[in-house]
Amino acid sequence: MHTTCWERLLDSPALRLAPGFLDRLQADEVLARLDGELEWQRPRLRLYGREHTLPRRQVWMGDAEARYRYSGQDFTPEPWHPAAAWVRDRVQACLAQIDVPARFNSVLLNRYADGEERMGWHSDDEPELGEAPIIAAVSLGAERPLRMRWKHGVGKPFNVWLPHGSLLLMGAGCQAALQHALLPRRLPGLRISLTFRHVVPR
Ligand SMILES: O=C(O)CCC(=O)C(=O)O
Ligand SMILES: [Fe+2]
Repeated sequence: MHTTCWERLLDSPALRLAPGFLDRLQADEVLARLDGELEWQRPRLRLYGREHTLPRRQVWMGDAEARYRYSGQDFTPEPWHPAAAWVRDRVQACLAQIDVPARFNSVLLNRYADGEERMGWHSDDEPELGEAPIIAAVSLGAERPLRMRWKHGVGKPFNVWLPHGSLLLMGAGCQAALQHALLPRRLPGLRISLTFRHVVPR
């Protein structure tokens, strides 16, 4: 079986990057299918009493019971697209090889048309995700940095550059210790990310 190479970015909490998770052809094909075949949404959100338009597009997908609250709104997942389900199975098999027995029942797909589109600072620590969630993020298209900063203490912020076809593992404890953001940058090109999660059914 194909063995994936991992870079250890942090040991505690575990933050790992597999730059060559998908090869070029696989990554190109999944990017094209997800871009062309999903109904990308740009929801309006109320934050601090003001209406905002999401500065990216997204699709929430998963098993029917994986309902989720995000930024004050309830989302019922779309059924699995075959390309997303294929990536999910690959991610789970790849994590099993490094003894991370994750099962993901949902994925948030984010579509950034160019470097202006973004995601602000947050941790994926909603109660629906349980105590110490494991999040696996697959990146397709334009390579951009995920900015990370520590919530406590004096550790410096840092960038994790996410190449086309890469897999980032944010292991148990990452969401409690760190926030992350995809900040705007003068970089051209479409990028799609898939952040796999396990939602504890209500
Ligand atoms: O696009 C990315 O790589 C970040 C996405 C993210 O943080 C999320 O979906 O929670
Ligand atoms: Fe996130």
